[in-house]
Amino acid sequence: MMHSFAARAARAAASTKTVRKASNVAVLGAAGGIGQPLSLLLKADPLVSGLSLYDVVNTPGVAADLSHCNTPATVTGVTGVGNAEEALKGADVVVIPAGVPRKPGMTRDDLFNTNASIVASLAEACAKACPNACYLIISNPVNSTVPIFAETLKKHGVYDKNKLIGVTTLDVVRANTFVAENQGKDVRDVKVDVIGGHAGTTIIPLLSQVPSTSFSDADIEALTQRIMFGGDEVVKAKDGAGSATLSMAYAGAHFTSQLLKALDGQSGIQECAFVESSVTDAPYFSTPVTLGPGGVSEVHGYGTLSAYEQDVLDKAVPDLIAQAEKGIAFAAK
Ligand SMILES: NC(=O)C1=CN([C@@H]2O[C@H](COP(=O)(O)OP(=O)(O)OC[C@H]3O[C@@H](n4cnc5c(N)ncnc54)[C@H](O)[C@@H]3O)[C@@H](O)[C@H]2O)C=CC1
Ligand SMILES: O=C([O-])CC(=O)C(=O)O
Repeated sequence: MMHSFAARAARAAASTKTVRKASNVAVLGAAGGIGQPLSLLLKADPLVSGLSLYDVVNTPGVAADLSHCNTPATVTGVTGVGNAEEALKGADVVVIPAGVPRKPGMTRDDLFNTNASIVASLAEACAKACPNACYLIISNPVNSTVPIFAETLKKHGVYDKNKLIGVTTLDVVRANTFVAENQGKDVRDVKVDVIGGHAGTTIIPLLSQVPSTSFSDADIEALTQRIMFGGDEVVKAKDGAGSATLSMAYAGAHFTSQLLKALDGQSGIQECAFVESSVTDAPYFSTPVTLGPGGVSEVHGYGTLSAYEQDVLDKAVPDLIAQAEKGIAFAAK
């Protein structure tokens, strides 16, 4: 039996003790390695009233399974190639981990040929079914898939730069973890800003700005390299079985939850995110952004950099420009 997002949301809102703005979240790629644990975490989020799952395979089983969790969010599942629009109607936020992951020896850019068309087709469906939603892009290569998504929305006349976000939260999650280990701190007290993009040397942790820390030059070099190539560490350990899924689900659920709080009216919520930006010459760039009722409400700069960070940034910007241009050229075809 089909239920509209609105009817389900009203039921869920009525059944919660504190009435809040109903938020419908759709996950595209919901049956995948990231999609399943991400959907589980979203099912447990009190700000999610409707959870709509879409994948080209296996969605009914994931939806049935999750729907038994006794949390207020109602769950529906849609499966099959070309059926995304059905899952997207009424969505306020769409989280997108659809696409193939890396195997050892591959760069994220090696995923471009497969994932570019998946992302373009999903952007097309979003433009038609939920043109006012916020879109959170996880599919790699993020440095190119975000521009592809933007260009596709532009073709349909529904692009809003404040509502399209590349999720780089996993870089922050890793940076917090590795810095806490290095400094012998409680990880809950560590907050590292990571700017740039989401691929290798475009990932730039701002270690010089982390309060109450002291790093040797060797520490800075080693930590920066580990944060830049944290994804490769997981790809290698999984040995052909894919890339980070659980930590990405954790990071994606954290970012989605922060966005939902901002959409619900909470102020002062800031996260690093890969968005349209004029902070550097790159058209899309990750810096801290403030989230508000309309998505991104302010894109912040990156403050004062160390000479080391400035050097890394100077090298990353041309790569970010090229990777964005590659996405834009693909979408123009
Ligand atoms: N932004 C980030 O920090 C991170 C991004 N990723 C990326 O996330 C993506 C997904 O990774 P995994 O979940 O591990 O892969 P996976 O292969 O386990 O799952 C991907 C899912 O997408 C589905 N899918 C494929 N085409 C689709 C379409 N047209 N519509 C809807 N669903 C479709 C597949 O059926 C599959 O269930 C990869 O591109 C990976 O590189 C992974 C980790 C971190
Ligand atoms: O490394 C990969 O391919 C997946 C990813 O983006 C990450 O783990 O940061």
